[in-house]
Amino acid sequence: MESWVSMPKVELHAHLNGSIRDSTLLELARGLGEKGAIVFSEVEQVILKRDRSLKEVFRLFDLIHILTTDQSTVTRITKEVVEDFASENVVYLELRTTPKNNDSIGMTKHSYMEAVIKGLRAVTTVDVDFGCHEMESDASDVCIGSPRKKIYIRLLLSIDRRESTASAMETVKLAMEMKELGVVGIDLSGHPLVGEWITFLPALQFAREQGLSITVHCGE
Ligand SMILES: CNc1ncnc2c1ncn2[C@@H]1O[C@H](COP(=O)(O)O)[C@@H](O)[C@H]1O
Repeated sequence: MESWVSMPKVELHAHLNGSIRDSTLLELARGLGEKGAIVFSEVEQVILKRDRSLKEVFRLFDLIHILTTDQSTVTRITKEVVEDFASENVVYLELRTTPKNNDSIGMTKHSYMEAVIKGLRAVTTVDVDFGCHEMESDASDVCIGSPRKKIYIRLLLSIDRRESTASAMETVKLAMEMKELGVVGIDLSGHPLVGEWITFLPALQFAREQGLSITVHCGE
């Protein structure tokens, strides 16, 4: 087991909101429970349950999004997720996440992604290279004579199968704007029984034309 942890690894399929520490989810749920927004004991059971069906997995994601979709929490979970992968010696991480609007707190897809980038910049346990040159410095590669650990991160923006054609297109345009910040592709994900492929075709075709890579979930 020890040798698996120390082995350098490449992680190509991590969903940001699917990679959060249980301890963080429970802390966030406890906070919302104290405000009376949720019943903590019910949510705790859902978070700690193992061996979930597909239906239960997507119910959990809806719950996680209630707990995490504000700017400061998105920044926090991004930082923690990167630090957790780095602690397992992941050296290259493709992190995918669905940019979200949340009118009630003034969150746009753009500000959601700004919060993600802020989380990448906030990582302290390892040097982060996300293709943003201002981050790179010769000095950061060496710390008191020994090389600092480094993790390379590239981002994929996900389109949820519940979205409309216009919303999917907005995500692709955002990915184009963020190419200099390590965004390399578009992911189509979400509940496999929801939506129609045709809804997303214009956005995926546009992404291809713009040189973005594409990955799609199907039939899991
Ligand atoms: C069975 N495997 C899967 N199949 C399809 N979509 C999945 C998935 N696992 C995760 N997601 C997608 O990722 C979102 C959570 O992360 P983000 O909010 O984007 O960071 C889920 O809501 C779902 O849309």
